[in-house]
Amino acid sequence: MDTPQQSLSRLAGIGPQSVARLQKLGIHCIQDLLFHLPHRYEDRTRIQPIGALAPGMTALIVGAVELTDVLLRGRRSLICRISDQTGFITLRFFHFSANQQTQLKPGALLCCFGEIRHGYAGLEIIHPEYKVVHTRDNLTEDSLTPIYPLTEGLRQNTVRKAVKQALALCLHQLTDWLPAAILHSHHFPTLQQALQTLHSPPAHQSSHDIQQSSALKRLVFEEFLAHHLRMLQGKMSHKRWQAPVFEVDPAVKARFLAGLPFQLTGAQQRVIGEIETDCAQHHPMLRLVQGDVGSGKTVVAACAALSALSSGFQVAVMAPTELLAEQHLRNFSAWFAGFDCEPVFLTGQLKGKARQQTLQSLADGGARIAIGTHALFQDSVHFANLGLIIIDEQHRFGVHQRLALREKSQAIGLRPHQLVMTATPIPRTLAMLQYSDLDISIIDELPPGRKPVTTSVIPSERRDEVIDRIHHWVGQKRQAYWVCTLIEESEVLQCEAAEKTAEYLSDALPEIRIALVHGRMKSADKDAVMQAFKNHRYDLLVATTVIEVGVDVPNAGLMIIENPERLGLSQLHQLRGRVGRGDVESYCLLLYQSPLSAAGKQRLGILRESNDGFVIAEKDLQLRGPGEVMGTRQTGQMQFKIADLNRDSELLEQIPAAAEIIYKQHPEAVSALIERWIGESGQYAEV
Ligand SMILES: Nc1ncnc2c1ncn2[C@@H]1O[C@H](COP(=O)(O)OP(=O)(O)OP(=O)(O)O)[C@@H](O)[C@H]1O
Repeated sequence: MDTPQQSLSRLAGIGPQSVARLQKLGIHCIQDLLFHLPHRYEDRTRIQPIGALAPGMTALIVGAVELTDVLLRGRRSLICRISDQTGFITLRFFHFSANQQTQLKPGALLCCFGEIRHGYAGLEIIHPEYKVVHTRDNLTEDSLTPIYPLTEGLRQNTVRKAVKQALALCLHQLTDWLPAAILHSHHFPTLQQALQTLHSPPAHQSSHDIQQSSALKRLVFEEFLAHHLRMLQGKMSHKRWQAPVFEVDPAVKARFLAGLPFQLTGAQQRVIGEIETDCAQHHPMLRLVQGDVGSGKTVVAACAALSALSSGFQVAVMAPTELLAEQHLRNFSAWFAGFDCEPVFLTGQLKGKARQQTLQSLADGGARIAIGTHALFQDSVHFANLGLIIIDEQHRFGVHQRLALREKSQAIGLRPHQLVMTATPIPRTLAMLQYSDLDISIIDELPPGRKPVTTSVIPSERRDEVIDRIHHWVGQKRQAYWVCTLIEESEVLQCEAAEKTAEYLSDALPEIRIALVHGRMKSADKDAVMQAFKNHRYDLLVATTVIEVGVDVPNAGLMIIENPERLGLSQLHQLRGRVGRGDVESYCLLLYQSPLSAAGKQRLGILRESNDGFVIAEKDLQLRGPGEVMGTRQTGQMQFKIADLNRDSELLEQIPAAAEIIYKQHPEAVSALIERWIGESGQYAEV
């Protein structure tokens, strides 16, 4: 009996060459072919009257040749005018043979298919598909003609014929893993109906209708579901590991909190509670803390670290940049000063003996807290008893880096708890797809006394006014940032731009102490400049986007961002989050390059209107679409076979509930769906 898993060579017309070409498209068996959906359709189900044609239409027409001629003026071409009772149209061929010229003789009846466009003398079709016919009968198809994605050497007709056979042989054998209740509540067709419809849609439907059809939505739903289930499966398998159990000593915690220069907000306390509850279990925590810029994530991380430390385990804190790692080092060193656990610092810059000593102290357990960059997960780093991993700014690390660090506590046979912190609020719908392997906590409250940053959108012609404003501001003993952005990812160009701007500003503001920081400076120099700025030895810091994260100078309350139109809204919000960290008024001036498009104005307007990162992220999502927003994240980028985030994101809302039903009531469907849509190994390593 034929099965969906059977080789493609079973199909008539599919020889070894076609098999190899189909494999390039990821099609290895008959089932794969059934899930290889057309990316568009052509309507050859009816013959259009020539008089009803309009530019942009793709149409099947039948007409008699009136005249054929070779034009020598302009680009040499063969033209052929055909007509029916309703009108005429020109067919134009730039490549043609003598044979073609004779074939298209006046009086011949042609059946043509192609895209209609405006030509020199009315409507025309360039290089139509055509054949000479004798009658107008039997020229149409019963259903829309599918156009499949191809690879070099593979022909539409080969795929069409193969799919037709596959449908006949194996469609009825595919298992529909969506339970009837889900099909019913979403008004979805069965898997068989959906695939049949998409491979040969009924006549009189447009490609647009099919994009919106319940047949396609059903399959997209299934694909989203498979990805969600894959992440849930990862989470469940992670939870099966044993983890160290933390016990928080109330006296130690009270002493720690008393040493802080502020009181925790309600949201901070709640999130710390959630973390402590997780870490008191025998199974590893996997939690994402989302907090808006300046919401105080660092101290939440420090409290988590305290639970690990007071339970006798080591902590690793990993940041995406040295600047941010250094800032964490300063904070942790200050907060843990009386706790006998001086953090060690590990970045790629640390070399030689100092590095050896650091590695040794982590391996023998002498060092209790390690703070650093991705250097922390290099093979040479071993921990004596790592109990907690804190990763800041999740989206900059790949999932794999996250996993590598986790392996580092194999020595004690336990899996460490993981806390991931991000300042980039992720819209709920996207979080569902991207982070369903993590539990999520949200710090939705800013420390008291924070005033919203007043944001203005200013054209660069008014640069002089902005410079006056800096002059006045610095006169009040306050500090400011000037951020240079460039669209190119090139750090060299960014640094050059920042250097030029710093020179220009030094000329314009000779009385002001200006410092420069950019990504190509040595880390020690960068650190020295930042530290000096923090100590108010400079008034104005000219910087590239390196200051996006990690900079915390409450006295700096004015930020100018040059060419803000080149950055995403979330990135701008991050940058702006460097000001407004104290309790005095602060300002952000978005100095754009004119002319700015209406869409650009609208985007920057959102920042002027809102200071809430979650609102901004949602608006960004609405404006740019989920495809773009997800595309900019480096982690968990998913390759969908048929889903299109921009078209289908409204389905995402319903995925978690469906996933839960399947997980609980139809566990056998979980792996089957994952295998069908993601492949056996899945896209993600085991989480
Ligand atoms: N409860 C609080 N009350 C007052 N100040 C606080 C509180 N919590 C944190 N802070 C201070 O707020 C500032 C911002 O905190 P932190 O740097 O942890 O923010 P963050 O959430 O990491 O923000 P970002 O992502 O923008 O770096 C710091 O100066 C910190 O000391």
